[in-house]
Amino acid sequence: MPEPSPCSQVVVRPSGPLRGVVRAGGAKNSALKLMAACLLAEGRFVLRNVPRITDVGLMAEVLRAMGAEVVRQEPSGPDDPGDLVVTVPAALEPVAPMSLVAKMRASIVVLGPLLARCGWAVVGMPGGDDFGERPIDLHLEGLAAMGARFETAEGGGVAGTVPGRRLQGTTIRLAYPSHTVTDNLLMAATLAEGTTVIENAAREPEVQDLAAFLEAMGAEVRGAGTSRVVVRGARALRGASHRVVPDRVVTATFLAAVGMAGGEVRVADGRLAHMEMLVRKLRAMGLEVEGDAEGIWAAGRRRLRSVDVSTLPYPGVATDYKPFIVAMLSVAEGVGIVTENLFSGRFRYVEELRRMGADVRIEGHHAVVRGVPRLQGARVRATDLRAGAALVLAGLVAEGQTVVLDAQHVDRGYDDLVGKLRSLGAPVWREHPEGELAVAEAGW
Ligand SMILES: CC(=O)N[C@H]1[C@@H](OP(=O)(O)OP(=O)(O)OC[C@H]2O[C@@H](n3ccc(=O)[nH]c3=O)[C@H](O)[C@@H]2O)O[C@H](CO)[C@@H](O)[C@@H]1O
Ligand SMILES: C=C(OP(=O)(O)O)C(=O)O
Repeated sequence: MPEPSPCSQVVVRPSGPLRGVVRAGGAKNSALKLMAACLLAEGRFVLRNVPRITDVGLMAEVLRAMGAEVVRQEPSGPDDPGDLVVTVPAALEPVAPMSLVAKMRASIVVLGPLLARCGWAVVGMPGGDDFGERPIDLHLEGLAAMGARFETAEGGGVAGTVPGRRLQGTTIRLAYPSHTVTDNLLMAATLAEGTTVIENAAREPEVQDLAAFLEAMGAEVRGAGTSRVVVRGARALRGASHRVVPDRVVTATFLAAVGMAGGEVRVADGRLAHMEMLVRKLRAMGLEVEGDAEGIWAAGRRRLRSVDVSTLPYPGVATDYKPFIVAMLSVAEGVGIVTENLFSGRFRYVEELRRMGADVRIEGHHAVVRGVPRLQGARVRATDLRAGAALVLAGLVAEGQTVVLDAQHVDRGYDDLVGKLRSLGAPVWREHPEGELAVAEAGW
């Protein structure tokens, strides 16, 4: 797999109103878990609508390192990224290489499936976006309650074993409804002996998507999408096919873009039911948003009004939307307060927005944003995935030229963000000063 260019950048000029139809594509935060779920069974898996993003490329490498084959099929048309076909052998090497795992938070979700299938596993400490401490204690506690034992692995990370080889179903009450902890335990429970009950489970749509895939593999899961998930363990599962749920964070990115630049845009695969709290806030800001069975339509006809927003676990306003919310508020009328309740350090991009003339003050886990009529173009740095996307949006409403450096972060979670924004009329393009291609553009 080619490495993404370390110094790729996005150049943005002031945009007129955006117009057109765009697709969000499949959700990163589901696709990565579905890929990990393939490890639960020997067989052939076909995953549709898997976005071409670097995290998918990394997860493919993780699976390959364990002995699986991962192949991207030719796309059948412009809206099809090409099926991802994963072939998992009878015998796996349940060791996730530290070098790969360190690059991606979601890699921790291989731990549950590996322990359940192989009875042991070694997984490095997961990396991901740098916005504060992201411990894995709840993953380990939950799997330990099912019988796994852990010690520190050579070179860091965790080595887990299951005495007696098979995890045991039990009732686990999560101290916090963590998304990936719920994913990990849900997957582990499908092969455990007896019934597992996960209380205070995460309710994200991607958890439901994972449960649907596991059911297609032969698992018995009830209550996914509620706070109480019940799984009856099976002796073995089988290969299956599944279409990944559309990405609500990518959808939100386009809604924020139309909120800031104005215009009228349809996100053809957007699901309003998956982002109701955010849409309520967007409407309160003055954006017109309507959803139907096929997608989400939004129109921005006037300058946005400020609102206060707090991030919360689903169905609350997701922390992943927050950089777009801060970017919108930075050009809205009035003062808005954004409170971060999940990741205390998720404000690093604010410094970059300030370089563009945004008036944002951080007080503890609150950002106080006083809207200005227009930002100023500047050279800014993407500190993480959503921060990078938010800076691109800010560039649409900035005087002069904005250059977003370290744009490779954006490729972790966006399949051609720049091309999609350009298709809506935004003057935005990608530059690779060293002439290298980013992985997303190279076909992942
Ligand atoms: C790959 C993936 O799906 N990533 C998403 C997932 O991350 P992720 O699942 O890592 O986020 P969590 O829901 O686990 O984290 C939420 C909170 O729980 C804490 N915590 C988590 C695990 C643990 O073992 N101990 C612990 O204390 C975290 O530090 C944080 O304060 O949900 C986040 C919150 O919606 C999103 O921002 C990420 O995009
Ligand atoms: C924070 C995110 O991802 P991850 O958990 O993979 O770091 C995100 O998708 O915004």
